[in-house]
Amino acid sequence: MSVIEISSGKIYQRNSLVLDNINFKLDKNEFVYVIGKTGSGKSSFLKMLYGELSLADGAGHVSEFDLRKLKKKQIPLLRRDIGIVFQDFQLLMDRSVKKNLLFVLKSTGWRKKKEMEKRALEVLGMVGVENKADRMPHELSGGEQQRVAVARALLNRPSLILADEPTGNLDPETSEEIMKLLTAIAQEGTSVLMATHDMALVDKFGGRVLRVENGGIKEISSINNFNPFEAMP
Ligand SMILES: Nc1ncnc2c1ncn2[C@@H]1O[C@H](COP(=O)(O)OP(=O)(O)OP(=O)(O)O)[C@@H](O)[C@H]1O
Repeated sequence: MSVIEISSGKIYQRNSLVLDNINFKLDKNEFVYVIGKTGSGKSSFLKMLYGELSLADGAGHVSEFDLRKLKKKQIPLLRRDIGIVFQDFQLLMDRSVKKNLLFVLKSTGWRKKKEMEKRALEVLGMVGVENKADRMPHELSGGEQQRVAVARALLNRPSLILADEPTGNLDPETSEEIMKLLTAIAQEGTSVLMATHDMALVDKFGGRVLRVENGGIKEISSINNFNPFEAMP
């Protein structure tokens, strides 16, 4: 089964139609960019996929969740199966990196201290910042904070990562590091959908590209000139 499949979907913001006739499919291991001008509806598309906006027509699923039948009480379960990464990292600044991760584990139902600790260090290791576990977020660079945010997204072994402008606050070199990390994650089985303004990154890394414009979503290319095995952190 595909990780995401939407057919003839519509998305509204309040009463206005933002996106119409959405048809999109994402399989395991795929990495897809969502590009488009400011206000075109990229964030609205991602929000629909994590249950913040409804899929107003047609049919669609994310993982095993039917987006047309999604009940409020299922949203936390859907979000456990999706890792979300934002432009501004959104770490809790009043506690250490490890405590940020333990907080998420606790609020998603983990109870055993030793297992929580082990998983927190494991995901930090996956993104190459295990040595920062006891630091406060403000002691980390932007790139390191975004790595922690990616680690947080990976905690519950999601089938999908939704990244909304994850490199928007990073310099070009650090942006590339985060891209390599996300591409490697996709290669290991977690699909990635990434909204971005940064066409230089899209050109450099290649892959499927969806363009949001004129109230619709169109697939514009499928390039693959990037070897993720050279990109492991
Ligand atoms: N909470 C809201 N209430 C009403 N309209 C909204 C709301 N959020 C966004 N919109 C409108 O929906 C449309 C799509 O916005 P969206 O944030 O999805 O665009 P975007 O492509 O992600 O833009 P950006 O690149 O600036 O983040 C815009 O016309 C916007 O004004």
